[in-house]
Amino acid sequence: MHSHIRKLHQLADNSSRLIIGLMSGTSLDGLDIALCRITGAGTTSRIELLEFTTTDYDEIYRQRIRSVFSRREVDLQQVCLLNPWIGRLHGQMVKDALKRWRIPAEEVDLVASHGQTIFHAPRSQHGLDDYPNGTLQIGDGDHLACQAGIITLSDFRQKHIAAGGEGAPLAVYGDYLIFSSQSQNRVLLNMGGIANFTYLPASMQAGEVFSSDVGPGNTLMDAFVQQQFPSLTYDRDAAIARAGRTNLPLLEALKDHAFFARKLPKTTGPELFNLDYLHQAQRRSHTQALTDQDVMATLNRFSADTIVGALRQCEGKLQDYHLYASGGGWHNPLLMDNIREQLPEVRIHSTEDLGIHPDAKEAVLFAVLANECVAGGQVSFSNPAEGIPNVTMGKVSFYD
Ligand SMILES: Nc1ncnc2c1ncn2[C@@H]1O[C@H](COP(=O)(O)OP(=O)(O)OP(=O)(O)O)[C@@H](O)[C@H]1O
Ligand SMILES: CC(=O)N[C@H]1[C@@H]2OC[C@@H](O2)[C@@H](O)[C@@H]1O[C@H](C)C(=O)O
Repeated sequence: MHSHIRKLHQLADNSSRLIIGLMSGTSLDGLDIALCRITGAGTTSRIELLEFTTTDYDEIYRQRIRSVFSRREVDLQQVCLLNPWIGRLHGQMVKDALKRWRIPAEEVDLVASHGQTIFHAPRSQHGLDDYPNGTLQIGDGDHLACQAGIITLSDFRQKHIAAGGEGAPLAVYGDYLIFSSQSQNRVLLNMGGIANFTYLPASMQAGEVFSSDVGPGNTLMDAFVQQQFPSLTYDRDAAIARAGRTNLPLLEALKDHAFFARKLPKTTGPELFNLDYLHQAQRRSHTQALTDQDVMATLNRFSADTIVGALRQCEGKLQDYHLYASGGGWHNPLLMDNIREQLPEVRIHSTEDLGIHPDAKEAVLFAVLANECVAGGQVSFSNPAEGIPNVTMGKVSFYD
């Protein structure tokens, strides 16, 4: 038996594993790095978040990714070169974080890397019947493993598609294993660039669990701020949006898209929700001359309304639930106010109340998926009727 397989076998046999989960999301803000001790697997998983940091990306990273991000026509050489370049950069960021935490790389069993999504193409968006759903994350796991010196699992979304899903949201697997509660019905709402939620019934019945993207979280607000205020990457504390007023004709035009009428589950991305989407809505509503503040206030309200609208769309299936928010949108006070105002009957918390920092949740998810790939399988979780296939996910990269 090759020593690599023996090591993997040993990891799987251990009662717990030290796993670093990595998430680099559509906001291009930075690499989320979560060091987790995971004991057991499946529904007996116990997660302890030991360390968490977000290593901010510099302008070089953002410019290089933006040149190939959510674009139909790109420089294929640039994509070819970014794949190893991101893998090595993420590997170095892991090493730097471990150094700061004074943890030797040898003590870490696995890295679970999401990579960087550069294009997401569910059939509902590409419309080509003779093609499957598609999604592409770069930041190659072999390069990351060699740079970090740690066995790395990566490219999780492909197996989800291979098994009939759209490659997202994957949060549902981790949400079910970590956050299910027999005392509460729960909605786990993640507001990153794109907003998505998972419903977890107190019954713990997998057949009642469902999950979906619902529309833009921060992505449209970020894109507009970055265009109009080049020194900014986002509307910190909603200062710009708070200085404006929602424009109802623009809001209605933004909401007027087939995506919102589509049944759940569904997925999307900045391939749809981008500045062209905003400009088309402004043309249709003759609101091109609005102030930047009014546009930001309207985009903020658009994200809130589409999130609440998706929850209302599922009212028959959502019973008296607690909502636990995560992702950067939790830090946007106006977005949270706009949501709370429309959901007065819902108790709204952050995942901090469940022991997981709201910024760390997605990175922790990938650590859980890696743990399932290596040590899981005893208790399968799936709900094929809701586009949640029963699969293990992740490709394994050894470092030598
Ligand atoms: N203090 C704040 N005020 C307003 N918005 C904030 C604040 N802090 C973070 N955000 C928002 O959160 C975003 C980052 O969120 P997050 O890291 O969850 O996104 P992501 O993981 O890249 O997205 P996705 O989950 O779609 O891949 C920022 O770009 C910004 O829009
Ligand atoms: C293709 C892709 O990267 N999708 C992301 C994005 O960011 C939020 C939402 O859209 C979600 O569907 C997904 O990430 C989270 C981690 C998920 O898979 O659950």
